[in-house]
Formats: sequence, structure tokens, C-alpha cells
Amino acid sequence: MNSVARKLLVGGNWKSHGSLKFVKNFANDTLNKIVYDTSKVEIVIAPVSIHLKDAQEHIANNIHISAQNSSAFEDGAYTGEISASQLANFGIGWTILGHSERRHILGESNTFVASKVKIADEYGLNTIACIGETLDQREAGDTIKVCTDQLDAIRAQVDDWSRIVIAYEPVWAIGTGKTATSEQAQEVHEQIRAWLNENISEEAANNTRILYGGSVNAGNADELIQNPDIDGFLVGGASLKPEFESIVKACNDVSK
Ligand SMILES: O=C(CO)COP(=O)(O)O
Repeated sequence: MNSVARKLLVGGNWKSHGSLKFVKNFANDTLNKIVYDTSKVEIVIAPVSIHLKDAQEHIANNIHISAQNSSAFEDGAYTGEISASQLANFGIGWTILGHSERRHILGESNTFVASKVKIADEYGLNTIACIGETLDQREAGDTIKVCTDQLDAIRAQVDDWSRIVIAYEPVWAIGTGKTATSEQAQEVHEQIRAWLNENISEEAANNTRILYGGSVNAGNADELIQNPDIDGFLVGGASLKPEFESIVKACNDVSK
């Protein structure tokens, strides 16, 4: 594989947090003031869906707005769902799919997640596809198998990987304060890239961003981003705080 410069990506997954006041204040006080090189770093912020319009209105600074989910179905009789076509129509260019909270709390299967990625791709949305193992799976030595099974399910339905960003989020590191060590994260990212090379294409392996997520904060971002296969972060808790700026800065300042 050639080494190519991939644009780094910092995603803020706000989960089911925030209010309209928070969206406006955080946009004005933090997000819109972040100084970064847009040729090097991309920022994507994902508020809850009823805050998307306000996020579009208040968040500037070349920051993309993302949904936190999109439907596995087209428009139709699917109560409570928001379709990829409706998001695209609303001017939303990104969606987060397969987050472990949806896989584990809401029971989304690998195949169901893959159906969502397929439809999102058909409507031109960029997808941050989340994968990752539980602690039990890691301790059983199944980390790579779990991750590649999740990726295989997407591969079975999606040919074009150019709009897919992968987020490796070990479930045991999410919201726990336990970050994967730099070595643990790099090891998995390297194997995900090797999977892309073998199963999608060399081009996909070279170009696909692989983000790390799980207790990323201002204190560990500098070290994690030094790794050759870590192309940015998907940040939960720290993306709701002013320290998000330092995480973007860590990506902006790294030389790879
Ligand atoms: O789930 C995550 C991002 O999608 C990570 O959450 P935390 O950064 O809060 O651990």
C-alpha cells in the first residue's frame, strides 16, 4: 500500500444530549471559533435530529452537520424513521451508522446496519460506519473477527466505499474513561486497513479514513493521532465541551 495523505476527520457525536440553547451557545462560543486548516482537517458534528436545523443555522466555520442515524428503508410507512432521502433533501450530507449504542441497546444487527449504509450511499450521504468489540469479545481474542464481520456485512451490500468513513470504537472504551492505548488502537486500525486492501481495493485501503472513538479527550488525542493508521476521531463526551477545540488542534498540528 502506498502512503497517502488522508484528510483527518474529527467527529462530534452529541448522542442524545443538548438543547436548542446549547446548540446555539456551543456553536458561537466554541465551534465557530476553532482555527484549523480545512485542507487538512474536516469537522463533522452530529446533534439529535430535532436539532439539525438549528445546527445548520448556527454552526459555521466549514463544519459539516451529520445525522446520528438514518433509516434502513426508503420513505414510507415506517413510524419514527428518518430516511436517507429526507436527510439529503434537508441538506444533511452525513450520517453515523452502526454506533454500538444502537447495535447493543436497540439490537441493530450487522445486516440491518449494512442496509442503512447501502441506502445512505444511494442518496449520496457520507457515512461514518461504526464498528468495535465488547470487552468479552476482546478478552476472547475475537476483536478482529468482530470488526471484520461488521465490515463484511457492509461489503455484502455496498460496492462503492468512497463515501464511507470507518470509526473503530471499542465498546469497552466508550464513555468509560478507558481509552484504548495508542498501540491497541493502531493495531486494530492497521488490520482494518489490511482488510480494506484485501476485500475492497488498494485504493479504498489508501483513501478510507479510519477514526478512533472511545474516551478521546484533550489529554490523549495528541498521542493517538501520531499513529499512521489513525485518521481522526469520533468523540462523544468531550465533543460537548470546550476541550473539543484541543482535539481538533491535535489533528491540525500533527505531521504525518
Ligand atoms: O461513542 C463515542 C463516539 O461515538 C465515544 O464516546 P465517548 O467519547 O464519550 O467515550
